[in-house]
Amino acid sequence: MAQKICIVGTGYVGLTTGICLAFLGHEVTCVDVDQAKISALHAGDVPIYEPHLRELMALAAENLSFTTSYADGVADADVVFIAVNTPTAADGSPDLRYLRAAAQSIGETLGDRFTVVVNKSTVPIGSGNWVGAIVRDFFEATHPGTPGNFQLASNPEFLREGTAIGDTLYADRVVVGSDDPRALEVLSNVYRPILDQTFTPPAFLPRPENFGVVPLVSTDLASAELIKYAANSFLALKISYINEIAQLAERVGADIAQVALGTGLDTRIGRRFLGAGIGWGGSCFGKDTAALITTAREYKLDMPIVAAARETNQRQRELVVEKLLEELRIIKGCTIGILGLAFKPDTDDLRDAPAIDIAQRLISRGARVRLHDPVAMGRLAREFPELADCLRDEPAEVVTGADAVVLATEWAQYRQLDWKALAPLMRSPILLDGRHTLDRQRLTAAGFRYIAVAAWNPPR
Ligand SMILES: NC(=O)C1=CN([C@@H]2O[C@H](COP(=O)(O)OP(=O)(O)OC[C@H]3O[C@@H](n4cnc5c(N)ncnc54)[C@H](O)[C@@H]3O)[C@@H](O)[C@H]2O)C=CC1
Ligand SMILES: O=C(O)[C@H]1O[C@H](OP(=O)(O)OP(=O)(O)OC[C@H]2O[C@@H](n3ccc(=O)[nH]c3=O)[C@H](O)[C@@H]2O)[C@H](O)[C@@H](O)[C@@H]1O
Repeated sequence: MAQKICIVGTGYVGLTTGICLAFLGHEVTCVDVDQAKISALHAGDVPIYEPHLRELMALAAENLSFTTSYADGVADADVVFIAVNTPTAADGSPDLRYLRAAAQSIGETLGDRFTVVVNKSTVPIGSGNWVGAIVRDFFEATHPGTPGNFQLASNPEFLREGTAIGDTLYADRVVVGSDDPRALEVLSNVYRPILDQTFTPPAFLPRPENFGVVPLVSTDLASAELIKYAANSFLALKISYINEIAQLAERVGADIAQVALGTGLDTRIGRRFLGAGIGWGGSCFGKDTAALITTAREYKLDMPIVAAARETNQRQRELVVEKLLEELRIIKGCTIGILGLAFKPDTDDLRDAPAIDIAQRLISRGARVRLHDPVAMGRLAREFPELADCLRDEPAEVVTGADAVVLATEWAQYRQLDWKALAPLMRSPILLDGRHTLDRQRLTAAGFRYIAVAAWNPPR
């Protein structure tokens, strides 16, 4: 049954969720404090780069509205999802100021019908109760004498940027947590079309073959909150583990791609997230592993495995500099190109992108750096103005006259480049593949000295 839904925060998670739920037939109002974003959405523009989101928004248009007014979205909603950003504060703990502000505004604008207020943002364990208390305080302050008619729930999000719609419509699972059975019932109804796969898939994103129903994990508030951190930290440590093995593979002359394949085909281990290279970036793995460690510390617990995964990830970035030093001897004065800036392909997100970190490390050593990305360059110029002069419109401009090129993000378009034509343009044709994504033989035949991070590299 269609429900009235309000989404607070229209970023990667809020916008994708809002559009998908509207596509499934719910009546969705998206609220954001950023007037520019709301104006863009009114004009039919999607303010982030996410494949197919604009097309799905057009399909869902009659069920979707966008506003900066909480009253318009919250007052008669059955469900209010909070999807605001929860970045890391200086001490490693999550910065909850946006969450607090959202909870206050929801409390002030809730109506009298039963509403489930849902944390979709990744929030520290215990935040559900904290948000509930804020909503209640502000509801009571603005509605004296009226008892609040709402319940709190947690509904952690597992989508990945770049594949956000598929991850939502064809999810591995849906997790909902609440200490109130009625709230759990409402949420399971919201997700019913996904759980039972009763919707007609959009033409541009067919249902994967043999895709069955989606399991629902219905649990208490604290368990749902911990599931999110446990999942992200496990994925992060899986990547760090293969990167650690890759270091050993390099020393013993083993091929890490084969090692990952032979290991991952064991279904208990699984092949995914065993891609060795310069390590993870993005807004969540770093933030969520830090938050897990901080929360555990509050309970006098150490998380040595998670802490080690973070250290390994930092080391992978420094390895790029070490590899270039091995090749070039002196980096100062060299020109180094970086292809790929977003933290992964198919997104324009630059949060904790390894490429930016690597560019800054190289610049601090005196290198001249040139940068290219298929979609994230406008964003880089806005968010890192100090690097704007390094941007080049075409990969060929990055490569021309360079002493080395680093492939930092495995965009498909880089695999399709005419590398044979690019090699002669370089001062020295060294290509450092940070993602193990190009074919060594093809690149060598094209005239490159092809090296990879943490992989066996032939001696010079
Ligand atoms: N980006 C991702 O792939 C995933 C993110 N998450 C979690 O979801 C949450 C949101 O992440 P993103 O969507 O990436 O963030 P984002 O930064 O892309 O979007 C957050 C949005 O919230 C808005 N906002 C901030 N304060 C507000 C307020 N008081 N009222 C209304 N709107 C407000 C901002 O203007 C922005 O549009 C975070 O907790 C994140 O950890 C979870 C899974 C995946
Ligand atoms: O909480 C979140 O924000 C999300 O974080 C990740 O999603 P995302 O960060 O969008 O992207 P991933 O595909 O997980 O990639 C993260 C980073 O790990 C790197 N990675 C990934 C896989 C791999 O094998 N090796 C590897 O280095 C990617 O290049 C990227 O920098 C999780 O995969 C999502 O389930 C989760 O919802």
